[in-house]
Amino acid sequence: MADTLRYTEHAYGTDNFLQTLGIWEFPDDACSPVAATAAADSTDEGDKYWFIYIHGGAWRDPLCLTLPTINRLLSLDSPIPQSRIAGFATINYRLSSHPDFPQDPERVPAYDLRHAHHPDHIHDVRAALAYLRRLDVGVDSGTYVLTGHSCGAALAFQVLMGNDALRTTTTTAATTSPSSAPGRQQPDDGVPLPAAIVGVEGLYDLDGINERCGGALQSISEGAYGPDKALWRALAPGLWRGYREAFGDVVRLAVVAQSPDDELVDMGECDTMERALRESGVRTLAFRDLRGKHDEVREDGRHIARVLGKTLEELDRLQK
Ligand SMILES: N[C@@H](CC(=O)c1ccccc1NC=O)C(=O)O
Repeated sequence: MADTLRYTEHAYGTDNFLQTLGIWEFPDDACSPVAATAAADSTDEGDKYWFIYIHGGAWRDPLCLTLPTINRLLSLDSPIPQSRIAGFATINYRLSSHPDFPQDPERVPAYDLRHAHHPDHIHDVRAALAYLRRLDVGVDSGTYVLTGHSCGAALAFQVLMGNDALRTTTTTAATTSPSSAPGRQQPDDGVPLPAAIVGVEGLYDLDGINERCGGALQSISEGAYGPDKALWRALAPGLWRGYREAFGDVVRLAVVAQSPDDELVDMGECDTMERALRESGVRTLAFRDLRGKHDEVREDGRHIARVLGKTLEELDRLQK
């Protein structure tokens, strides 16, 4: 499974221990069992894609890293032939503080602290994607599928939002980041855009879900974005409508997937995001038939693997 691939870990930043990413590549060695299976599969035609994952955990949970989906995609009954997989990468990013894992900022060095605030999380995701491109392993615009779980799904769609997701206030124009050229939606930071983007159990409108859930997401949202609800809304991928322009000629498909059994994120989030995508006029798939609770979906991985299989099928259909 994943341990049959060549795994390397990379620091894409130097400010914090969480600015790392992991890469799983297929070994070149033709004698290895994985390489042999990939060769046997090579009659399956079509482009290879990288599968890049952004974990969830409410921007703060240090225990939400995951492997199960990778193992599902490498298993014999995988919905995706190995010949279509270029590799896998997972992105870590600076986390906000968590009440269950307190740290004393007086005593813990900044490098080891989890005390990030927006825009640190999305900044790190962008830095990681730009780093992956520079590594020259084949991650480039249109060569990968970007998947996120929970707040990772929000971060994935925020990559498409470009400068609008980097803003820290609602009082200034969105395109004020130093690296942005006037009028450009994407900052000039070398971030490759995905061929498809897949949000699983995503948090797409914090104000909306927080209202529906009687304030249950108040402290999580404030921990990540601060107290200004106007800013929560400005950063919400589910309230944005610029996906058509953001897709350009590169991004071809957006997918949202949700389990009705999720006890933390309701179906309303999936509805909100699907509406944003459809009203923006981009090709959209929605799956509301995942099974399992919020964390079970990622711990099991089978439904995420299935949705990724459907994503690839749709990409293939669009290419014909
Ligand atoms: N285990 C998390 C909770 C969590 O991840 C979460 C809770 C409600 C809605 C979404 C969540 N995760 C999204 O990334 C925590 O307590 O920080």
